[in-house]
Amino acid sequence: MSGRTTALTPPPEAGPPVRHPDAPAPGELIGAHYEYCFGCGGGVPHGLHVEARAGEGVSITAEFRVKEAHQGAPGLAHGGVLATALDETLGSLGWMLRVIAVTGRLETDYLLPVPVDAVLHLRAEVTAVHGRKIYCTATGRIGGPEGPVAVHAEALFIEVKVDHFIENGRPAEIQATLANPDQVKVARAFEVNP
Ligand SMILES: CCCCCCCCCC(=O)SCCNC(=O)CCNC(=O)[C@H](O)C(C)(C)COP(=O)(O)OP(=O)(O)OC[C@H]1O[C@@H](n2cnc3c(N)ncnc32)[C@H](O)[C@@H]1OP(=O)(O)O
Repeated sequence: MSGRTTALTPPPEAGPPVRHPDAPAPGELIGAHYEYCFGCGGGVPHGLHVEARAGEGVSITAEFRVKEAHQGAPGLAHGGVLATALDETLGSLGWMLRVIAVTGRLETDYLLPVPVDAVLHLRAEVTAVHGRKIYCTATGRIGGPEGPVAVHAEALFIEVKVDHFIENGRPAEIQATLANPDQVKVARAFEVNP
């Protein structure tokens, strides 16, 4: 790499990520954050159904099996679907910091084609935090957790409050979600990040 500076390069004053004391234990399965999330929700038949687990430090591991509905070229995963799998895994890092964050920027390198039926073994980690900005990377490997890297991403997530979703989401889905006290309780708890 050339050492070029982009929006994905943490500034010198950025700090190291700190695993929240209430983060899920390494290996613990992290359930879907929303049933109708295209990345992780069980209520989306053609969704990715990414299954994420807490990792060591401020990291996440996840698996995604490529299905027929995810093709771009014949028999191969669509690049946008692979970016979604990376994005979803990166989004789960909020559990380790106990903050809610959304993707601001996602830069993806495609290194190997990923066939239908392959399992993408994903790993994401936070590299630095600066204010609301969370710098992170993710890789997706095929053939096993130690297999060759097929996709790689550098990303910048931006911390937001629950109000981000309440103010911007479609009213029908927002009202249905707010009617679920468990969902609201979890989301609000993330806003307090001692
Ligand atoms: C309940 C849990 C939900 C979890 C969902 C996870 C799902 C998986 C992840 C996703 O797919 S999230 C969906 C895709 N992303 C979005 O829809 C985000 C759309 N963008 C926005 O809503 C706003 O642009 C955003 C909240 C990201 C930022 O707007 P703000 O007004 O809050 O922030 P602001 O513009 O003041 O920027 C704050 C800082 O971030 C920087 N920044 C913001 N957007 C950036 C960007 N795109 N690239 C680089 N830097 C960015 C900005 O320069 C600034 O840096 P400084 O503090 O140093 O000045």
